[in-house]
Amino acid sequence: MDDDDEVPVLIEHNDDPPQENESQRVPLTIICGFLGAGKSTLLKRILTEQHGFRIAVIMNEFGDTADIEAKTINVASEGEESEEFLELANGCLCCSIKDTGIAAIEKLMQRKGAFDHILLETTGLADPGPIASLFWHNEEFSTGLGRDISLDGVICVVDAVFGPKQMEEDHASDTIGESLRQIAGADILLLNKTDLATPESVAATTAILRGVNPAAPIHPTVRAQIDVSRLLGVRAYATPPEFPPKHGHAHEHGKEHDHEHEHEHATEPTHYELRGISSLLITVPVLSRAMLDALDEWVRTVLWEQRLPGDASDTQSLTVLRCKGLFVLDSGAQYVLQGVRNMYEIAEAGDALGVPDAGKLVLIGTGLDARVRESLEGVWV
Ligand SMILES: Nc1nc2c(ncn2[C@@H]2O[C@H](COP(=O)(O)OP(=O)(O)OP(=O)(O)O)[C@@H](O)[C@H]2O)c(=O)[nH]1
Repeated sequence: MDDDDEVPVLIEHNDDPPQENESQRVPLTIICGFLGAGKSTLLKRILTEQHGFRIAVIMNEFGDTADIEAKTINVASEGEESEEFLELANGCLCCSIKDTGIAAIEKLMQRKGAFDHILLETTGLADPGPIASLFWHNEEFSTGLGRDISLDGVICVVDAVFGPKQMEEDHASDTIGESLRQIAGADILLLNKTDLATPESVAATTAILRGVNPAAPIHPTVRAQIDVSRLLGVRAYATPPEFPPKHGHAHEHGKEHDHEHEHEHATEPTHYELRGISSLLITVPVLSRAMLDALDEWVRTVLWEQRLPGDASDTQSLTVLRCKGLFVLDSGAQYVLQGVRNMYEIAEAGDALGVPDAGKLVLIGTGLDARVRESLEGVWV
């Protein structure tokens, strides 16, 4: 697969408030994660606990492990077709699929009204980027699934014990490994199995995750125990991103501790590079309308042409997998940037979040070095 060959999709600026049908769309959350990190454990929780949400859970690539998973989750009975939907006691729906998931989602949508949220599990080593961009503003789907579904967010479950090693092994390849792509493409990171790792190692892994993806909150968990409302309904592609994100703290003895107010500003890196993947976190001053337009052009050139504006020679290794930003204009208006691969949009924020005195921009991809920062800062100096 070569995403670089994809034809960029133009997204018109939309300064209008969300359309009526936007709120009628069913939110979809993609869940990905490292092998054995605890995705099934999380799904089992969601399918069995009383949380008050009516969630349709679609398990991808159920085939090989159908029996084991079915027993674990205790939802599929003898002779159940793999594409049947099962209604569970807690109000959730469960569905398993073997293929890409689109057919199952179409089938699921025939039951629209029976659920409020869709959770789509991807295989252990799947890169969430392509599927996320499929559900995010895809023109082809505007008359199909895209009309009924909106992307709520991407959750990545990371193994606190083997995660660092899995990321290390990605080092072997020249390109970015799948585990780092998953972290890069996530809107929420669950650092699971923290009971099996030392506090020092949890802190070290957290620092790596924060470096690779400075925009995603990180929730340490034991057996994927977390309040479902932290994971669903986050509207990661529709609301202004929070900088720094609100991180959670580990759960102890089954109790939930809420210390989300404890941001760790001091340790927030502004540039990070790990085995081919890099991130930039940039403070953006209050902008004039002309500067915002120039910033838009800068983002377009980088995302679509993979080069810095004014630098025709630069073709090597500049890619953006994910970007998020919040910009403040001198008029007081706030604009939100959201981007997945070469798709992006800059739209006026529906509900301004307080009055931030500056904006922020996070870029995650490859080749994001000091030159990129300098070029970007040139937009507003
Ligand atoms: N000690 C401990 N074990 C856990 C935790 N979370 C999951 N496990 C166990 O780890 C094993 C793997 O968990 P799964 O939920 O199956 O992981 P997965 O990500 O679905 O695995 P794959 O689908 O194979 O990639 C299971 O035996 C779980 O019971 C945790 O926080 N602590």
